[in-house]
Amino acid sequence: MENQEYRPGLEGVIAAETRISYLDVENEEIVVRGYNLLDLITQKTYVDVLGLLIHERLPGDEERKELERQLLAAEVPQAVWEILAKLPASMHAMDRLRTAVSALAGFDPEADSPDPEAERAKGVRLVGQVSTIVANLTRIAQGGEPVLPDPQLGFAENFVYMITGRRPDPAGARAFDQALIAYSEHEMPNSTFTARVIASTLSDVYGALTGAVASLKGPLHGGANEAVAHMMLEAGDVEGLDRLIREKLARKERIMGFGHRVYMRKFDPRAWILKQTLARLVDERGDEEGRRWLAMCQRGEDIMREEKGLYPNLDYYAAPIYYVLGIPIELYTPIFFAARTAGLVAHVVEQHAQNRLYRPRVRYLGPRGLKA
Ligand SMILES: CC(=O)SCCNC(=O)CCNC(=O)[C@H](O)C(C)(C)COP(=O)(O)OP(=O)(O)OC[C@H]1O[C@@H](n2cnc3c(N)ncnc32)[C@H](O)[C@@H]1OP(=O)(O)O
Ligand SMILES: O=C([O-])CC(=O)C(=O)O
Repeated sequence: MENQEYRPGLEGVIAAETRISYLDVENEEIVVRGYNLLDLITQKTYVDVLGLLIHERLPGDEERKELERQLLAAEVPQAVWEILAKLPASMHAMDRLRTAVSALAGFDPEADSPDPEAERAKGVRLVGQVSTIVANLTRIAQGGEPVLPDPQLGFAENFVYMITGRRPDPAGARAFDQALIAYSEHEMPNSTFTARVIASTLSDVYGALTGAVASLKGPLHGGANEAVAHMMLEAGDVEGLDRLIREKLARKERIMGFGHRVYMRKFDPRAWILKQTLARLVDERGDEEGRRWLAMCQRGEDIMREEKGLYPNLDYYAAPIYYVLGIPIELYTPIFFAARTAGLVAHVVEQHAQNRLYRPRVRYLGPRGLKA
């Protein structure tokens, strides 16, 4: 054991064999079940990608309609709304979401079924339920009644409708859909690793996902998208952001939305594509506030490249899209989780199908031989 190499943060360590996704950094490709994620973002819908992740192939037209029907029909039990309504409004939105995901298990008679088909069905249902819960988190905390999906609308359109109470324009719905796809799956981030570690004890999908919510809340992971929005609001304009970032760097603080364990000194391809989505959205809408945010993002990007050699990650360009769509900032990270639910379920199913318990070892640095 003593001679084995220890890699802090398990950097570069291969922790699983998978057929779900792979970051091919050299060729700037995010492979998802054989497809390039960027092609899926530009050419497919989130519902297609959900089918690809959970059922392992892109759905045909009828299959896509059926999947969308299942998503919109996935009801959130009344008791879960009541639990959410009783939680303190001061509780972080991701903590409220974590409680709701955990509670959902109690209303699923098949929660513990290890059958892969039952797990896939649970997965689709969970994406529908989690989206409806996420969209209503702020409303419920403010004492309101949930807005439920409208069967006349598509999945992404519905998600924005449930959040804002208004049907989005086609450009807004498409931008939101693209961000959902961008967030849907990303190989072995901390949250996916967490879910697989939990699943490897043959624990259930709800438990694995509850752990993943907790992981994703952290500002070094999913929590960065809301931190980006707060930084932009604090800065106010391009000059303000310039000052703020330079001050933060002088204090050796991290700038949220930059850097990545795997891409580190390269542009996250998803950020690059969402930057274009944002620019198109702002142009199509003639949105002046959006244009100001885009200009701030560009200045931040330039400073970070010049001063630190660091590039934006997905969270940096998802945040301004959500802001332009009028989404409350506390929902940015929960939306990340809703989108990632599809990828997480795929990983839990795969882990259960080829399971070996995760149980690594340590390099012990403490004392020995003390007398009790
Ligand atoms: C969708 C996602 O979840 S993507 C990740 C979202 N998270 C963020 O945006 C948070 C900000 N980014 C970070 O904190 C980091 O880049 C992480 C956590 C994502 C990756 O970190 P690690 O792989 O552990 O890299 P590590 O923390 O060792 O950083 C390497 C160097 O880059 C610097 N660095 C990395 N990211 C940043 C940043 N955002 N701002 C300033 N400096 C940074 C570190 O200070 C360190 O510098 P040093 O070598 O001079 O000490
Ligand atoms: O891959 C990571 O470490 C984090 C990330 O970008 C994601 O989960 O989308």
